[in-house]
Amino acid sequence: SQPLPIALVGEAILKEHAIEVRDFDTALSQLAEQMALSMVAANGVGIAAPQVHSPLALFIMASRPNERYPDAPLMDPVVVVNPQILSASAELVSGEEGCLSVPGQRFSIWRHQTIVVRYQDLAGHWQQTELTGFIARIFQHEFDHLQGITLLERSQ
Ligand SMILES: O=C(CSC(=O)[C@H](Cc1ccccc1)CC(F)(F)F)c1ccccc1
Ligand SMILES: [Zn+2]
Repeated sequence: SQPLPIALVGEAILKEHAIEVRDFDTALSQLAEQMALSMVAANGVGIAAPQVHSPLALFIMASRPNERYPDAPLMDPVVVVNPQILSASAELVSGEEGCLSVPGQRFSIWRHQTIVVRYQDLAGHWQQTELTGFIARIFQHEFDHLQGITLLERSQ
């Protein structure tokens, strides 16, 4: 199957608040699969449903070592549904981010170093975990997308 077209900043879908997922059905799994394929095709480390024109509260994160974050962990893609950030460290850290919806640009963004998060997996089972460093950064970036926030509203 082909990668999905990626919404570019300025498209209305990227400004909307995502809708809570209620049906953990095969359509949801197929969307997640298509998102992962699109993320890999675009060489990204994350992607949120609104970026592929779906209004659902769903994203994928897939940290890997890269030139900006050489010590980032290599992890299998994680599908995150109906995410919540339960707590966030007072400590902030500035780092470089890109966005598939703002191609070719890099922004220096402040993020919480550590966050405690809760989300459902594709089976609807609740997960709760603490994230830190680059993975926490990706989670916060994708979580922003589900609130209709892009890097342009965050860059310092
Ligand atoms: O692969 C990218 C391209 S941008 C990217 O992967 C976004 C995710 C992201 C990159 C860097 C920090 C946080 C999130 C994907 C988006 F826009 F769909 F969310 C990359 C950029 C900077 C550092 C490491 C990797
Ligand atoms: Zn983005």
